[in-house]
Amino acid sequence: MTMPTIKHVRAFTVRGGGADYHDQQGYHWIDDHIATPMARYPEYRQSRQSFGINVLGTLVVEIEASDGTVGFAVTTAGEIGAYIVEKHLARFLEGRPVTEIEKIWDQMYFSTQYYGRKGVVLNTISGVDLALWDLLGKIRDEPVHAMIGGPVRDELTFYATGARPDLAKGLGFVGGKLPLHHGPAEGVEGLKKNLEEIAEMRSRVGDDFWLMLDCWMSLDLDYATRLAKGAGEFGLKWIEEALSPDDYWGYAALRKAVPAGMLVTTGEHEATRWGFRMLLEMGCCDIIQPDVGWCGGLTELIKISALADAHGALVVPHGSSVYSYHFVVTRTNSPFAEFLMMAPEADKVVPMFTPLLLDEPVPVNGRIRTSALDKPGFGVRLNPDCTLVRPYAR
Ligand SMILES: C[C@H](O)[C@H](O)CC(=O)C(=O)O
Ligand SMILES: [Mg+2]
Repeated sequence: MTMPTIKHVRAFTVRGGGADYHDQQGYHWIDDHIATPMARYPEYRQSRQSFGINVLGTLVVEIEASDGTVGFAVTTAGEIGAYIVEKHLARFLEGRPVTEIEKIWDQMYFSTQYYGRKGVVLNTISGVDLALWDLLGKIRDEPVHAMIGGPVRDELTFYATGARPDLAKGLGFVGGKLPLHHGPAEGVEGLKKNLEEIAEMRSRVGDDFWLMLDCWMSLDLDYATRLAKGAGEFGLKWIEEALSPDDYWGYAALRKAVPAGMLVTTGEHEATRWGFRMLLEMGCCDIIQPDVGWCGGLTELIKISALADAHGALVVPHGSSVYSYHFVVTRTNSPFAEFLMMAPEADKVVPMFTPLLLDEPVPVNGRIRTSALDKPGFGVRLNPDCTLVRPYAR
């Protein structure tokens, strides 16, 4: 079979949910007084949108092959990402065989290294990489999971992230991850309120349901240690992203300080094999949580995951919807997956990247059958009702 070449790369932006799931309007639990590093400033404490958590918006990368097939992917990178794709990265794709995924990744990473390495540039590279995998899957008429080794299980099992683990239990999830609401600047009062919320949730969900806490980079080592020790009696399964992603030393110390049986997790704001090598070699955490749309894409996640496996660490990707599902189903060291509750009250299951994707599978009774992923590429379509803008059309 002669493989088509890449004819054209296009980058679009779109507002309102999608891959930038913090870009919500109206009341939403995800923007209701959640502890953040900016919560030290009272004026930015109540809403994350107030300090700009949703400024980027969603980037859609579309890649068209010479046979007319179109692959696409979405990530959080908005207009900056669109600029990088059209003005910089497209040159490494157009005219190349659609199979050159590894070489294209290498060229995207090293050509942007002087201004990239992490953050929005890696989100953007991830988006291009995922769009390439989607394109190749469509050309080969295979799901992405089949191209990276094939499934190791018949179904995916999910925990839910949201304000209502008690409702998530009723919906069939294996666990619930609460956002932390009060940061160190809210003092002992805030710490008490945090512990009361965990205690209350534990009493609602019973002893056996997994309960986790997401701290979204908001704490210092002292506060995180006191919180973890206080939460020990409520059987917290893990404490997530307690510290700044740059504080590898703090994470290593926290891991030694938490009560026996409590896991330390982090990595959703980390990128590339080199970033995760720091986390793994410094003994920062028990579970790494790369976001497939931010860590460098699927091509990089495969390397990160192999490294984690050799260190005896689990890989439970952050969010990332179908991009995570196609990966998790192929790896024994990714035994379960995250589902972010995007309903404003966290009371029902809606697709994670709603409203942008069509055919996005959702957990039913906390599970997705592997057979639901058996469609070419990542198996999703763009919703034509969402308005795409192409700011840097060539
Ligand atoms: C709930 C968290 O603050 C954040 O919005 C999502 C996240 O970190 C996670 O799903 O993990
Ligand atoms: Mg998190």
